[in-house]
Amino acid sequence: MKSLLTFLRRSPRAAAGAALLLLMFALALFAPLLTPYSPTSQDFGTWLPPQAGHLLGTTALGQDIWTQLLYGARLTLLIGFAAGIVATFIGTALGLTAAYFGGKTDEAINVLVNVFLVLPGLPLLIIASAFLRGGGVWSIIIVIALTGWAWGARVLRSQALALRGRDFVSAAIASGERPLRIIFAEMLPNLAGLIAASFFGTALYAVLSEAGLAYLGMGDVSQVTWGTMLYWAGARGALLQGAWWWIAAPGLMIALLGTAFALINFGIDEITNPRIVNAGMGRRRDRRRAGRAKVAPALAATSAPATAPAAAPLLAVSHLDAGYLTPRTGRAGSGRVRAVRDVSLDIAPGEFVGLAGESGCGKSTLAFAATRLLEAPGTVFGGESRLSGQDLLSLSPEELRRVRWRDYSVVFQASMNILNPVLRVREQVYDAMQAHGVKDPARLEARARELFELVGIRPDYLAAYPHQLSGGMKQRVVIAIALALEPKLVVMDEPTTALDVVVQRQILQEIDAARRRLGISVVFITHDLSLLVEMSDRIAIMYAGEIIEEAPAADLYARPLHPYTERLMHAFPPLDGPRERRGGIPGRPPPLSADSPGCPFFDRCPSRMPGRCDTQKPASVEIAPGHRVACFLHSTAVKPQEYPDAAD
Ligand SMILES: Nc1ncnc2c1ncn2[C@@H]1O[C@H](COP(=O)(O)OP(=O)(O)OP(=O)(O)O)[C@@H](O)[C@H]1O
Repeated sequence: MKSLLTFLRRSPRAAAGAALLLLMFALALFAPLLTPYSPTSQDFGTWLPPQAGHLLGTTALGQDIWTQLLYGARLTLLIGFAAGIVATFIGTALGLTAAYFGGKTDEAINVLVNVFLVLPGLPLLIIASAFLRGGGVWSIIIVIALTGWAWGARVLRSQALALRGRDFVSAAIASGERPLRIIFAEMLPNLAGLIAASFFGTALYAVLSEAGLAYLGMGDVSQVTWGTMLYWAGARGALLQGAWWWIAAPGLMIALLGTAFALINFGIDEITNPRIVNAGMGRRRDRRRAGRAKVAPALAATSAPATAPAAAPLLAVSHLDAGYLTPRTGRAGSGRVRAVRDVSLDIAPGEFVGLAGESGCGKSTLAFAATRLLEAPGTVFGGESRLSGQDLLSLSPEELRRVRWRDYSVVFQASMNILNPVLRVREQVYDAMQAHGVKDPARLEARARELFELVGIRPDYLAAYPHQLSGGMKQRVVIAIALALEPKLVVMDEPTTALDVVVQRQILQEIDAARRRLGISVVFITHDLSLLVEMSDRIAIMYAGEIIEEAPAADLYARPLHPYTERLMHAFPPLDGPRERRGGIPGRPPPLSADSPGCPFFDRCPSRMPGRCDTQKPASVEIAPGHRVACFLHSTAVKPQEYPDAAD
């Protein structure tokens, strides 16, 4: 209520519309105080012009027009609001259902909407009201609502379709929220402006339709509404008699009601736009940001493993094959992009594992496939991904909903977009917990505050909207949400790439601190190998869809074995020592839509052995404890050919 008043203060047009509407409600409500007469009493002189005692004159039957106007407001407003509510409810429910479920549901609803849109409104109204004649005011309300919902459904559907594709809705689905909750708690608040506009539009349509029907004699003319007042004025030839006041009074009231609805509609954009609230918070945020930049800490010196790899892995990815099904592109195209090729990787409880490699080598596809988040055209071609022994790839959607967020969570590139722009951050932190059964408000609040402290945000920012936070803060909020249920594993795919280096390092240190405190495992994906060397217990290097080297971080840094790792390491500045010029890696990775019989790095390798490296694939072999590499420079082991059916 308080915020509604604040919004109205900020939108003069909405305020004017609301004032006009309130005035009409007051006239309707206090009618007995504003007139001593009854709207149906015929005790006065006929055709009296406005005068003392009869402010707006009298009708041909000797009724007081001012009294009829006051009492008529009651039914007119009831019809407008009730029909508006019913039609908006039908339109919103159908529009959102069509957009959320898509497919056949969408098609069926769309056909229904189109049928109602092409049917001419007035004849439909007349026919429907003829059928329901004698049913009183409620039959008029139902007729108007049933003929007026389709426009709202069409507009809401198209807007909801756009929302359906937004990251925060995908994230809500991935986090296991139920469809009804996603529709009502995530999507609906974003459509509030549109729904309100649709409501006021339909309410106006209802008032005008009622007036039109009544004027044509199709309404319940025994009742007093502004519409039936027009009907009687027309039927008794008020204009011919020069009794303009009889027509003008209800006509003007209908016009004023329309103006009120239109003004409110104009103001709704301002009312529902969260950017106008709490501008002060943004300023506080800027000051805090500036302060933080000044105290940017030095590089984290603590990269000692938190936990030694245990015997039973928490996550065991084995022989995972995944990629994308694309349209066949002639002779060269196989129709399959094999972005992840026979990848096996174990993550121990509490371990921080870094995954590095050039852009396009399949890191994200591996993260999505292993966590069962790969969406079409992405497909898992084969293999397993077991979390605590349970194969994520064979879980039913319901089983998956239960484990996601509780057993593992995921933070992806630019995942700050998963924050719903019109919900306060607090509600969004609560959401993941509520979807998994935490209901106690005190517990939710205590946990949300604790999480904010954990990721380095002042808990009072829980009351902020996403746009009031900087990019770094939003990313911290997403990380806090990912940690909310203390999952055993958090997969982070370049969660800090969009941020400046100072904020990146701060966030990473906080992730690491949270991991140590909570004992969770982290898989961290980035291009930045130097960052990984600092933070990780173990690092896996990916190239052309394969893990070509894997080792404890310090070992990999001190003794990279694969020529690609060596080059990749050389592409980043060293952690200490004099400044020197760094070179890139000449050449490009091979296309992932084709399979080569040899080492994928052959074309770019400075140490290649033609006749061997290009005809056979090196197998991944453990050269030192925990240090595996797939390169003929270190082992002669050959990997068996694994894609004999590349053409399907
Ligand atoms: N929707 C898609 N359809 C076809 N190919 C795709 C699709 N998405 C990704 N790919 C291909 O899959 C390969 C691996 O992409 P992926 O995003 O997993 O790599 P990445 O190492 O995570 O890259 P980056 O670091 O840039 O995010 C790339 O060659 C890419 O072209």
